[in-house]
Amino acid sequence: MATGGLLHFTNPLSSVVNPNNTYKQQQQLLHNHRGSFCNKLFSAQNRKRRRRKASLIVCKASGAQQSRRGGGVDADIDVGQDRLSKVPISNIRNFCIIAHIDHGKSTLADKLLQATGTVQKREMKEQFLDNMDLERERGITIKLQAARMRYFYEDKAYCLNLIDTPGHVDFSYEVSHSLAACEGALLVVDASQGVQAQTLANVYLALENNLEIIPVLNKIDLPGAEPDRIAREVEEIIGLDCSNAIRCSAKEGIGITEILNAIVEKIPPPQDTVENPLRALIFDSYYDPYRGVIAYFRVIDGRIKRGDRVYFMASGKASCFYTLPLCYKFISNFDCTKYDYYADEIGVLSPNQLQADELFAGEVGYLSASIRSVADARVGDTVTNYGRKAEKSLPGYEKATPMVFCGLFPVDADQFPELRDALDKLQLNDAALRFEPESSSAMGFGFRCGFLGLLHMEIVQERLEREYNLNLITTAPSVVYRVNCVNGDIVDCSNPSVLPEQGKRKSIEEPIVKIEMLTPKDYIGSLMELAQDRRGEFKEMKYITENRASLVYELPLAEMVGDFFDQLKSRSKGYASMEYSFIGYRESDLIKLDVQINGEKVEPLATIVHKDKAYSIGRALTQKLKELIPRQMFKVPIQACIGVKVIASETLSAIRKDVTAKCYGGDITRKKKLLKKQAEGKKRMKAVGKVDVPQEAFMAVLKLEKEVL
Ligand SMILES: Nc1nc2c(ncn2[C@@H]2O[C@H](COP(=O)(O)OP(=O)(O)OP(=O)(O)O)[C@@H](O)[C@H]2O)c(=O)[nH]1
Repeated sequence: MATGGLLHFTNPLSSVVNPNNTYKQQQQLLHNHRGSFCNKLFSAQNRKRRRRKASLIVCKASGAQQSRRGGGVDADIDVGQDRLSKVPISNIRNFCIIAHIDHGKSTLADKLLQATGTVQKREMKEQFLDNMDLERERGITIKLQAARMRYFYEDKAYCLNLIDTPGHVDFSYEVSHSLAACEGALLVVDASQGVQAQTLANVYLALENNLEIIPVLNKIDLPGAEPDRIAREVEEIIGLDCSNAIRCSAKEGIGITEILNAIVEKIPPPQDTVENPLRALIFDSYYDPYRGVIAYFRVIDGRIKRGDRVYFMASGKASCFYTLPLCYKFISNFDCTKYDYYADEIGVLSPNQLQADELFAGEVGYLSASIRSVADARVGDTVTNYGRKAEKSLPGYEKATPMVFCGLFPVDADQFPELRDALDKLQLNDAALRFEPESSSAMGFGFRCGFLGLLHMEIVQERLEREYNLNLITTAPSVVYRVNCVNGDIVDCSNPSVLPEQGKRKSIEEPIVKIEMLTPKDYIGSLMELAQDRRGEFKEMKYITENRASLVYELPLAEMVGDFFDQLKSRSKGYASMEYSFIGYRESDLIKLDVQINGEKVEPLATIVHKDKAYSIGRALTQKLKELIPRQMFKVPIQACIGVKVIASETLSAIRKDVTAKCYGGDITRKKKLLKKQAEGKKRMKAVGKVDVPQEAFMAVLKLEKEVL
């Protein structure tokens, strides 16, 4: 275009500078052409300026977003995009890595990124895809992560979309999300540990999703590695052909090329449905304070272009902030379902976000559409084109059911709105999190939150504190009890403090889980003892190999919340693993145990316990609280009660703590400093009447298990 414009513009000029013209003729010609000459010069300059400005905006936008995601890809973005978008659908492979916790998924993902040159050596760090501080500190994957890689196989370029998944049982819903976006899975098994509970659970999930499974035996560099035996074990237990299982060491970089080749050879390419109406499955999303909701999706059918008008089928919602005046939103009875979003930005994850103009069926990418309401773009939703809607949405995901509930209260009551906002945003990134407002006289306003397990609960609390700068008090976790009332009502109760009174309830049912423990035969005895102590009902025991057994028990979920997992690990020296699933409710002899501090009932400390254990738990709880609550300037009785009957009691003796006592005279700033230090120490406490109760006291009931049993 630019060249065309210039040619047009040089023709008249060449006639002006014709050497055969006299000076006067040239002046006249110049004068005649000045108008058009200047206009053309001006418009050409303008065009150039506009182009420069536009490319500057694109660079700025991509630069900003890369720095936010911690990336460093620069000028070759467009070149890279061009190359990638030219890959035919038959050369695309979508796969995820599944394994038991710590079998080496993230380490393998790192090596794949490195081997394909997706991440340069200087940018490489351990657990590259785990970009949350929390994931790095704990060495676990919490969120699934996606990355697009380019790989040359037999002189052809392939586009490999990798999704790394978490291994812990609490985050298995993340695994199910990734599986639906893939055609294949790398099943990583530690060659020294063999098949574990989550290996089995994840394989079943992958088979349900009809994925091609490639077995990979990792950690062959370890002295205790027995890849041949483990290959036989995988064949026996899972029934997967392991004759060609890849032996690898993600740490040492052995077997990485074989894995990449196997991905290309064995995993089928996505189906070519580019001509169908757009259907893209959202498998993850998060809230960006600058750009609104960012959704990660896999295009199942059709294509999506930047600027397309898109429609979220499940939310049945869309909005056009650009084309309709904002005031429309506030007109009563306005039909929100007419709204739609514009895809301002689409792109691929490489693993940083890289803008693209168009994505086709089979590709994995992200979408930003200035979506402000987190409820409008939920994980599991289907994105379609507003102008050419798909008839049916994709199956989506089963809703995750929270198993464990606890109260989250801001230490500073003013932070309540911030906490609500933070939970809202976090829920977008964490589909299993549930919350509803709760208030109590001791704690003020807060939220009752539901989690999939204790690790999930800990992670959410830490993320709220770190990412949203909140200071929180967490109450002891509880499960959801089902209370059959005398008047025939059935009440679901996740908060012991609101359990209907003794006279009003007929019976209490508690959730039961079926738990399967895989253990070397040496630890069968101690694990059976553990399950029996926790009111477990023995169901089945079978040897899955010569040395390993599977133990199946049915046990109350409440007994598993707490240190069951830690006990399982310590009693089996870390060799046993477990997997559980909810099977239903069962009536049980349960009562509510209240705690009184200084004569005042502390609702958040109330728990529901089995009648047989009430006395021992009451005694241990009061002793624990005595250790945890700092001494006050007066005597503090701590009592455990059933109804009005006190079953255990301890007394905290008085102390007069004058931190400035040692300061005789001297500078006032010194005294102030001491008082300030003391005040800081009190921050994490909640005043119950006159007594300050520290955070640890609310979790005391969790720490009792060993002493009570
Ligand atoms: N010796 C040896 N260690 C390995 C190998 N691969 C991984 N590891 C180590 O195993 C530990 C766990 O590795 P990760 O990659 O974090 O495991 P993961 O499966 O991603 O863990 P989660 O995401 O928490 O489920 C780390 O300490 C790794 O350094 C290997 O091939 N050889």
